[in-house]
Amino acid sequence: MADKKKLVMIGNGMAGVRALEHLLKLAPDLYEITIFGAEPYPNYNRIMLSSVLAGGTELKDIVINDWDWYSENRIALHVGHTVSRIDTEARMVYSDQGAEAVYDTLIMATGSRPFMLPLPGADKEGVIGFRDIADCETMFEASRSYKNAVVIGGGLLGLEAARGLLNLGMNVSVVHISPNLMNRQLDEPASKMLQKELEAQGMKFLLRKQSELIYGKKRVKGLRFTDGSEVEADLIVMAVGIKPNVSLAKSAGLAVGRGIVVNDYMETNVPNVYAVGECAEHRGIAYGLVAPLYDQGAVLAKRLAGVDTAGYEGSMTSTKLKVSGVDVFSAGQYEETPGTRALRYQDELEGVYKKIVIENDRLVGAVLFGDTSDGASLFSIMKKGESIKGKEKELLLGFAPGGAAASPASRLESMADDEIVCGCNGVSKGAIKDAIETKGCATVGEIKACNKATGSCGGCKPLVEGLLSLYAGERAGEAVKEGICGCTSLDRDEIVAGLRRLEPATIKEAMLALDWKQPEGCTKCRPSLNYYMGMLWPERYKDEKESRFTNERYHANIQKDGTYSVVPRIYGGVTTPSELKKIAEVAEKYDVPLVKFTGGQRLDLFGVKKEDLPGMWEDLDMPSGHAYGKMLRTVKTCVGNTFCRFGTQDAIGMGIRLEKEFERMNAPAKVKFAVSGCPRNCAEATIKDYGIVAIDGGWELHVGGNGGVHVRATDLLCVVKTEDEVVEWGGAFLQYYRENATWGERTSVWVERVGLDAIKAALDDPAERKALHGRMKTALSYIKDPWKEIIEDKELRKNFEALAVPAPLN
Ligand SMILES: Cc1cc2nc3c(=O)[nH]c(=O)nc-3n(C[C@H](O)[C@H](O)[C@H](O)COP(=O)(O)OP(=O)(O)OC[C@H]3O[C@@H](n4cnc5c(N)ncnc54)[C@H](O)[C@@H]3O)c2cc1C
Ligand SMILES: NC(=O)c1ccc[n+]([C@@H]2O[C@H](COP(=O)([O-])OP(=O)(O)OC[C@H]3O[C@@H](n4cnc5c(N)ncnc54)[C@H](O)[C@@H]3O)[C@@H](O)[C@H]2O)c1
Ligand code: SF4
Ligand code: FES
Repeated sequence: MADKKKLVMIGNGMAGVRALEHLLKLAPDLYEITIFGAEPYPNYNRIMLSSVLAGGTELKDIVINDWDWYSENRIALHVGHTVSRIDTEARMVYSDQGAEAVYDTLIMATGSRPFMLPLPGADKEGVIGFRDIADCETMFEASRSYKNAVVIGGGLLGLEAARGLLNLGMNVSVVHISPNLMNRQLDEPASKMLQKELEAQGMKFLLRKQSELIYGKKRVKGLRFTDGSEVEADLIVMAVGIKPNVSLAKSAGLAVGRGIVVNDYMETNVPNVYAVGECAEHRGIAYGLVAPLYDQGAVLAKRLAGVDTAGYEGSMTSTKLKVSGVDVFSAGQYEETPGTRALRYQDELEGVYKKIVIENDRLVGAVLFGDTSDGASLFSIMKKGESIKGKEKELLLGFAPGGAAASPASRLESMADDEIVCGCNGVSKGAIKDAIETKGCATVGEIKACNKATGSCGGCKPLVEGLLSLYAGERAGEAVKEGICGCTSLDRDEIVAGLRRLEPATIKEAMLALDWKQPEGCTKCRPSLNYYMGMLWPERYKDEKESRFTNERYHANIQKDGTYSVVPRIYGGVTTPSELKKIAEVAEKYDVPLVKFTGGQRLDLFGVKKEDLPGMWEDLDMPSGHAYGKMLRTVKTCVGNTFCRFGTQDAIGMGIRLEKEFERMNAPAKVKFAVSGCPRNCAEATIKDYGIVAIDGGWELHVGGNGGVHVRATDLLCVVKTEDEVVEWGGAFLQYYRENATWGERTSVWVERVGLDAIKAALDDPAERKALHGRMKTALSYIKDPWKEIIEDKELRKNFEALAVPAPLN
């Protein structure tokens, strides 16, 4: 440990962390690694932000390396820390949060930021770029309160943002400076076809428009153009290109052009300082796509591991538009210039357009619209730079619908092994074939776990699925079926059925019995198995703490600065003066910097050190509020008929009873309840997992609501008369959910998936309902309050002495 070299990386983004992944494979013990990342998250897939915005993916699903990965690789991670100074003489870096680190080797991996047009009014509320999770969250929030969105820039990013905003229900206008959308990737015919398609989807375009100023008071109201016209806007997203983050490098004396200038080994002009990713400028180019950045990372890793390598020589790039529902591909030179010739194919009926550009008998560019299945092959031919003399038409038409090589299977079969299938990750057809035939991969997920193909933009998934069908042989039928993760081809129901049949005692045994491909499992399957086994055998299964996420292991929510937040349970949101005094005293004793009311009517004590947690819980002498786990969180109540003149029932009493009944309940995902004392519904019960609304002479029971990113109103399950029935139906509904939902699936998603009718049918029979509620009671009887357990157990308390590891993204 003592003689390890100190490697510091500034930037926790896609390019830098990919380089470290390579390095850790080549030389796992050579460096003691420290990473500073300005964003408060682990390394995530920025590319997928477009899918998150469009609603196809959850934020938690785009994490590439979760917090456990950093601790498993003994990487010291400072998230939420922006490095503000580098002293290259003393080899020190300093963060804005007061952290510092000494280095032998420094990697600059600071990426880019959006270029913001310096328009008057650009500092108004509601004017943003589209680069990170925070921008996504701003867009989600804006879509809840406002209607009109304007995206400036009709390039890849602008169109992907516009599609997402349309999906969020906003009116979307795209302002573009040129007459043609994606003018840096498409020629005019393709661009016009794209425009027509997106207009049909509801997008409006303002082309040839030069923005002049943004007006409005505090918040943006609209955008004015130099021709005097205007467009109304409650939200403006600027997507007019990116600027590498170089100011830190510049102030440290590194040579900087558009990016940080590097040679073929990613070395800057300062010894032992390297740059990789969008912040780097190599042979005059700063790239803005991951494929070249990953190539750079591979070279850098070899250099740092002391492995012989050829230098990085620059990359040819190709792009695909995502999430728009339109297939668009572009590579290389997309317009003819003197000395080039072009071949075109256009089918307006099918909406297909193809063009290849040829120079000196070599393919130098391609544009595909409507059918991009030949993109990988054409790009591969372009990269090889071989002569295509005599094969030009075959290249264009042979792959066209109805052409000679039109069958997808024969096309895939005829692909050379060294052709790249996954451009983002540089994975060839041969590597995928090898993963299927030699390593036994049978699903897309397994291939991703094996060589990362499909792991970035996902654009190559159809090709990978095609290769699976072609080479998985007897397994072909099940080949395209996705397992719950890359470690298994089994889905949720098959796993639960297998567990019931084989009855393994531990997760390890379960993986062995169910033929897991990766013996250690991953951060998706381990917690799933832990949940399913706990659900099946509450009386004998021993919960495996190491298979839970950090928050659930420490029974508190980790914050971006590494401290924790503590939420004691306050039943039904009702407290007493003495309880409040106690909380205040504890907050003072432990120097809690922030005490906040939560949205669920409780008090949250922020900024608590990990080592203070057990002491604090002891002093509070209150049960855990489970604000951190896949468990029952809060039961929000209105004042009900106790004080409110509209109240028809005792909402507070009902809420407290439910909370006492179901607290500590483990579930596939977090669960929230609310009880309103009349249909005015002040407790917002109709956006909860289990929402109860009092009516004259009874209660309406609502299920499957959600107030988060994907807001969903509840479905009415039934109407009952008594409090006992509210408890029994609730217990039965939740137990049915526990027994049937996939781990990680909220009730809102589950109810939609299985349908309310199926749930009603399962709960309708009184005997079955009682049995379900009975199984719930049995499960609850085995779970203790976790804070109490830790306070009373010296061994468990010891876990709180170690260094804190931050929590996963959720
Ligand atoms: C919405 C969207 C969709 C995209 N889609 C695609 C696509 O489909 N295909 C494709 O190839 N590319 C796509 N890209 C581009 C791709 O995401 C980037 O090329 C890639 O993320 C760049 O990686 P990087 O590591 O260089 O930079 P980043 O991923 O930006 O990482 C840099 C990190 O460094 C941090 N940082 C900066 N300065 C400091 C400092 N001083 N101290 C500490 N931390 C610092 C930043 O906060 C950031 O987290 C897309 C980008 C966006 C925004
Ligand atoms: N699918 C993908 O591969 C994908 C998706 C999103 C982002 N990205 C990458 O992210 C980066 C940023 O994307 P981007 O689209 O912002 O950059 P870009 O440079 O590709 O496109 C910007 C567009 O904005 C237009 N523009 C410039 N000034 C303007 C103005 N004043 N008014 C209106 N339009 C103006 C330009 O003509 C250009 O078409 C790029 O590196 C891109 O490759 C890639
Ligand atoms: S929901 Fe009805 S009972 Fe409850 S506070 Fe509102 S008005 Fe009063
Ligand atoms: S091409 Fe982007 S993940 Fe494969």
